Amino acid sequence: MTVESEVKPWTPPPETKEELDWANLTVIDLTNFDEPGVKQELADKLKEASQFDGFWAVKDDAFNQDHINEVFAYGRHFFENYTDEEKQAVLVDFASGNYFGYKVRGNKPLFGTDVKDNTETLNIAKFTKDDRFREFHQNRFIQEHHEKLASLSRHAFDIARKLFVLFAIILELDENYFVDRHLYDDPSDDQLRYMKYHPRSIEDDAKVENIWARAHTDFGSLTLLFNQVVAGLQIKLANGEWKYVKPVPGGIICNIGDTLNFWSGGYFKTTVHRVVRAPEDQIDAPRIGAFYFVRPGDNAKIQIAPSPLLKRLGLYRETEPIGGTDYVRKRVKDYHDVDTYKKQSNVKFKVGEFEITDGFE
Ligand SMILES: O=C(O)CCC(=O)C(=O)O
Ligand SMILES: [Fe+2]
Repeated sequence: MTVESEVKPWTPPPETKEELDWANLTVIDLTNFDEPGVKQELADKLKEASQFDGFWAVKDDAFNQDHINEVFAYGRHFFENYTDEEKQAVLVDFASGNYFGYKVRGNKPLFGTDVKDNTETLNIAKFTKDDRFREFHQNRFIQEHHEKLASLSRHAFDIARKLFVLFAIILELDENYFVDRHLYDDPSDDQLRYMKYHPRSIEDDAKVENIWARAHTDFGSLTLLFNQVVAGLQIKLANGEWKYVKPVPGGIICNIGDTLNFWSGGYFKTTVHRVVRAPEDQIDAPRIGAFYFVRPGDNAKIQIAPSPLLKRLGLYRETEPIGGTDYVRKRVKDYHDVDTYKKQSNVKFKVGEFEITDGFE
C-alpha cells in the first residue's frame, strides 16, 4: 500500500450474512490482456454480458484489492476529515449539466414526501496533460492529494480503455474505434466519483420505498464501480425482476451507459439500476461508493458505428451524429436540475435520434 501517512488505510466492512437474490454476473479477467489471442477470447466472453445484462465484473492484477482499498481510503479521508466549507469549495452546477465538484446531501425531497436524498458526492474531473480542468480541482482535498488522485484516475481509466478495445472487437470494428472516441487527454465530463450514503431511519426509508438511489441508466459510455461490499445495488433484468449485485473481492463492477448503447444501435445494453436500503447487518457500515464514469467528450460524435456485426443483425442505419458532451450535459440537466425528485416510470429522454427509457421506480 502506498497510501500517504495522514490517510488511514481502508479495510472493507464484512459482507452481509443475509441471503439476497443475487444477479449472476460474468467475471472478465483482464490480467493477460496483451498476450496473443487473449483479447479475442475476452471479447467472446464479454459479448453476452454486454448484450443481455449490461453489467459484469472485471478483475485485473494491475488493479487489485490493494489498489481498490487505496481508492476507498482516499474517499473516506475526504468525507471524514474536511469541513463542510472545504468540501463545498466547488459545487456541482446541475443547471448547466456540469457534474464536477461537490453535491451536498439532503437538498431535494423524494417522491412527494418530506424525506430528502441521502447522498453526498464528490466528482473529480480528469487530470489531463493541459490541466484544462484545474478550476474544478480547487478544493483542499484535491489540492493536497493531487498527484495520488491523478494517478488513481488514470489507472482506473486504463481498465476502461481495455474494455473499449473489447467492445470494438465484439462489433468487428477497428480495435481503436471506441478508444479514439474516449481519450483521457481529450475534453470530456469523465469523473472519478466518491459517494457517501447516509442511512435514514427505518420509518423514513419506508416512506420512499427504501430507495437510496433512484432507478436510472448511466449517462455516459461506461461506468466502473470499485468493489462495493455494502449490499444495495440492484439491476433490473429484461423480465422486470430486480437482482442484487454481489461483491466481487478484488473486482470492479462495470456497466454500459446510454452513449455506448447508442453507438451500438442498441446492441450493448444500458441497464436500469437502483440502490435500496442496506441489509440490517450492514446498516451501520459506511456505504462509500467509488466510481470512474467514462463520458464521451467534446470531440466524440455519437452515431451508430458502421459495424459489420450490426449490419448483419439489421441494427445499423445511418444516423445524424450528436455531440458527446452535449448529450451528457443535457441528460444531467434533465435528471438533476429539478426542485424535487418525482416518482415516475418509463420516462423517455431523447437527443436527436437517440432515446433512452428509465424512471425513478
Ligand atoms: O452506489 C451504487 O452502488 C450505485 C450508484 C449509481 O448507480 C450511480 O451513481 O450511477
Ligand atoms: Fe448508476
